[in-house]
Amino acid sequence: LALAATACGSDGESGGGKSSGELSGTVTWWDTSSPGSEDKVFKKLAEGFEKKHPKVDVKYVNVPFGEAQNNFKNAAETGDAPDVIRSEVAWTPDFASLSYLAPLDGTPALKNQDDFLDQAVASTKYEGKTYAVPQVIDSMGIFYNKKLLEKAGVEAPANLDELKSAAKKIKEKTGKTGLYLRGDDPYFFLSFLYGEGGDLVDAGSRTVTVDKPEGVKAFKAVKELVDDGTAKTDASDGWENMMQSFKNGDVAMMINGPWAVADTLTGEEFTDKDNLGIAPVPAGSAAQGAPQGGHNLAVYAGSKNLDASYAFVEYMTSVDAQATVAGELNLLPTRHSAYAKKQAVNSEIVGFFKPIVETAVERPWIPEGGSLFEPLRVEYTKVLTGQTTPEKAAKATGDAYRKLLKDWK
Ligand SMILES: C[C@H]1O[C@H](O[C@H]2[C@H](O)[C@@H](O)[C@@H](O[C@H]3[C@H](O)[C@@H](O)[C@@H](O[C@H]4[C@H](O)[C@@H](O)[C@@H](O)O[C@@H]4CO)O[C@@H]3CO)O[C@@H]2CO)[C@H](O)[C@H](O)[C@@H]1N[C@H]1C[C@@H](CO)[C@H](O)[C@@H](O)[C@@H]1O
Repeated sequence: LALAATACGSDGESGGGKSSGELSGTVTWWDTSSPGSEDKVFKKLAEGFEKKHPKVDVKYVNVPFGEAQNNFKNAAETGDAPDVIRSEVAWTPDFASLSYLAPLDGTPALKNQDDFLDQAVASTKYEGKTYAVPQVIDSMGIFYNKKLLEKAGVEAPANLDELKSAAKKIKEKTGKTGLYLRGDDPYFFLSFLYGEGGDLVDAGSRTVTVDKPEGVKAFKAVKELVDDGTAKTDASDGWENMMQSFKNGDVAMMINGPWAVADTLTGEEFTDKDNLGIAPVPAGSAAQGAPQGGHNLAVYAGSKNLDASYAFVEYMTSVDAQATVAGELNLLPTRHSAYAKKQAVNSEIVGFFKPIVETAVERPWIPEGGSLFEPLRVEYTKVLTGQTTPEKAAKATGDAYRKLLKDWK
């Protein structure tokens, strides 16, 4: 151990050193998990890493999801980005294309690569190299308040017609609104777009597809849900309003993902957690499908403590870490082996979302992938608040995409 200690180099800052000696120094980690519900579990996991490597100090920083992408880019520009970042699936190709991430192939960060789900690995690859390690994968389902649906004598809706008729009965029998449809985040529009047989783009043929007839039909479908009273929505503060309305029983259903479960179960309607039901998102007129989301852990290319950062990423994405996160937060593992662990097996939510994730609609993991959401958000919100027509919204979004994606059709 003495030998290892000297081999670590004098300044603790640089940490690890090149030898196989004990890891040391600081690893700064920007975590974007939800404060007050998810962050506690991830922070505790990071403390477990410090116990295993007493000479490493993990500086845990919780960064709001909406700010982390730009904050990381700005910090990487000035050379003081965190050693490790929780990189959302669409941010990863973006950061990699800017050379902000350390390639991980052949490093200790990547253990048993073939244990990861193919869909989860897809967003970590860029130009043939691996730039992150999958931490959680997710998709969306329809959350429902069993008591309210029972009172109205309806089942979870399998398609938009059933959604509308269920909402009508719920309104008649309970006075509550059927669905909360988040209007300030277009990710919550995607399952309706897929339901009409549409998509934002087709990366294979480098074609913008959001302004094809299927896209117009999808904008019409969501507009109708709001206009006929099936759904309520807001142009801003959508997350808070959706979660509050569902947690206190003002709405009977919401479309959401596993990351919302921990917070949902703190709601007065779900003190008995069996009152929460989850079903596949309703089908549209042509298809049924939900988007793939999730988060990876990536190492900053300019990190001064690569060895400890690699080891930290490996630890935080290990089968045991993923089993803990599945058990405590009902989040979906990205390792096949984690689904066999008892914490995952005992999570009803994980069991429910697993087939949904396996059939989730793949997204294009291109650097511009994340940038498709801002122009879509502007038009989607305007459709839901009656400020534009479905036809105009589809066209405006398509035009914005063709400016963003040079020489795409
Ligand atoms: C607009 C944004 O569009 C896209 O984001 C998509 C995203 O790609 C989709 O996958 C989807 O993400 C799922 C997610 O997969 C799902 O897991 C969950 O995440 C949970 C966590 O689970 C939970 O732990 C906690 O963290 O909380 C998370 C959030 O709840 O839910 C997410 C959906 O919310 O939807 C995102 C869109 O929301 C871009 O990527 C940018 O983010 C962009 N924002 C930038 C825009 C810049 C200016 O243009 C501005 O200057 C910049 O500062 C802004 O950053």
